[in-house]
Amino acid sequence: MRTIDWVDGAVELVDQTLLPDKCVMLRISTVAELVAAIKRLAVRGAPALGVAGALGVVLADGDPVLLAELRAARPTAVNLAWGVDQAAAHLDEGSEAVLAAALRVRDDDLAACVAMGERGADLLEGDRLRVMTVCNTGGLAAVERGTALGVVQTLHERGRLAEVLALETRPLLQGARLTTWELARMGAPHRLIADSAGPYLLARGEVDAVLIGADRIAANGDTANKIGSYALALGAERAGVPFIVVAPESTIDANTPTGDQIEIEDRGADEIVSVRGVRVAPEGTRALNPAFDVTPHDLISAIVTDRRVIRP
Ligand SMILES: CSC[C@@H](O)[C@@H](O)C(=O)COP(=O)(O)O
Repeated sequence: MRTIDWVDGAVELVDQTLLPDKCVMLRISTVAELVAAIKRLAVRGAPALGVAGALGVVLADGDPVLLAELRAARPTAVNLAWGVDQAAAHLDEGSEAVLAAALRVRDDDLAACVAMGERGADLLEGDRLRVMTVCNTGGLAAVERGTALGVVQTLHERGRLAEVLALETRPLLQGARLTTWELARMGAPHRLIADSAGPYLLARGEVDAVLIGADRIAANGDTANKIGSYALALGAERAGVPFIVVAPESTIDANTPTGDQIEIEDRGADEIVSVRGVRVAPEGTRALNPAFDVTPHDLISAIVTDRRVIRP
């Protein structure tokens, strides 16, 4: 199954807000619908956002206002703006060339995820690996196969995966809802943990490697990823466990010198005071909701891309 694709003149994507209860495909034929889907996280994850951005240019039909709205739909994952730019660079050549460029972004993601999976699995030592991960970095965050979870999938296919400990990933529960769903479909052993249990389980010696994705990697290696990644990096450093970022080259942003310049999306109070639409805090409670954090490069053991291994 492809998470996002171009089918008969429109964008088709899995509505991830409905998983794991229902797997529903959305058919999207306007930029306004696509921007709304991106903002409510029906489509999410940096590589999938890159493909959404590129395919959205086909829907925008050269309208600069629509292109700007699409580019800015979410600020942290550089892949969204990158994907828009990849397709928009061909606007002068006509709609066929724009579509071809957008489909190349999709196809490159398919190949990049296979390459990252193999490179990441080759890098890790050990036969029965216990891996910790946060958010969802699987096929749902890309086109077909994921980044950090793509490495997990390759390890599993090679018979080298003992277990995945998946953080539930409040507030929107991408780990609890999406990563568990994908691991179950893979037949990979896994247990779900509360976000706050991550650093303690690292300290208790229950993890051989932390594998995470990235939304933007600054030129110096500082990495923005789902909120909670930094706590895992600190815990991994203290426990002497490798902390590995897995992301395509398109997530590296040479125009952002360090993590300090990465814009971190704040998604507002509602997602914190409620869980899946049920209020859990007293009415009127104020909240703070940074969707991502930045892990400084010196806490990162390696960055695995589709082309290389970087040791920041
Ligand atoms: C391969 S996905 C890499 C990142 O995009 C992922 O770890 C993440 O933080 C996704 O956040 P989300 O808010 O669900 O889009």
